[in-house]
Amino acid sequence: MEELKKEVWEANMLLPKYGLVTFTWGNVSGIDREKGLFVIKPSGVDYDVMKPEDMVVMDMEGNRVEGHYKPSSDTPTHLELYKAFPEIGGIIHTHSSYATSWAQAGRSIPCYGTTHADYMYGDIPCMRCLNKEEIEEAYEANTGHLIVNYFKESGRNPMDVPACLCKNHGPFAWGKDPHEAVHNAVVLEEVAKMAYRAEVIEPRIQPAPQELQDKHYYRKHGANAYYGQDTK
Ligand SMILES: O=C(CO)[C@@H](O)[C@H](O)COP(=O)(O)O
Repeated sequence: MEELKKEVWEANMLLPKYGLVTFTWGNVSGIDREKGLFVIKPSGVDYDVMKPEDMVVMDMEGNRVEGHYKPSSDTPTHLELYKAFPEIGGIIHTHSSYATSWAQAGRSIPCYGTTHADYMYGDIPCMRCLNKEEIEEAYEANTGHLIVNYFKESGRNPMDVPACLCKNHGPFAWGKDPHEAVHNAVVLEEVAKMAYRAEVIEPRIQPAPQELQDKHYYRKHGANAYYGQDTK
């Protein structure tokens, strides 16, 4: 697990490097599916002093099996996504300002151009805010359930749109490994910024033509992309 701890630590170090977080916000994890264990950032530890050996090792029941710090507060959300989607190898949560602004507004990010289409097929969905019971019962786990249920009910492939927004909270992104998850979080923030500015420039803006979205996504990802019925 030392190798995975180092990989997850390196991925977490990219959050401040790419300006995706301030202070101790956000977190990245990575999973070893053969061992049935995943590694996540420790809760509340400053990135400036964080070391690979500070990473926390968790099992698939949510128990800490190794580590001298508490695991990230968002660990239950990561766990639900790992359990539901076996193709996911790394997950990131940030408070990057443009994506978080769309999340706070409760809006999905439409695909307005090829930069978006190259990475995310269709709109980047925003999950509803959890209700009082869900918040009080288990906010982070229920956030994970909400994301999982969205993809299962919509039929959208989470690897075709490897990110989502959680209303009144912020973005989650994922990938085949922790570094790809970080890459997708950086793309998400850039796409969120471009989309906001495009709407300011032209409030009547419409999503990019479907054939342009298809061309760009298929060119990059092949024909496994599925475009769910829920997207306009
Ligand atoms: O979303 C939140 C808090 O709103 C968390 O992601 C914090 O931003 C980071 O918490 P830890 O990973 O340090 O527990």
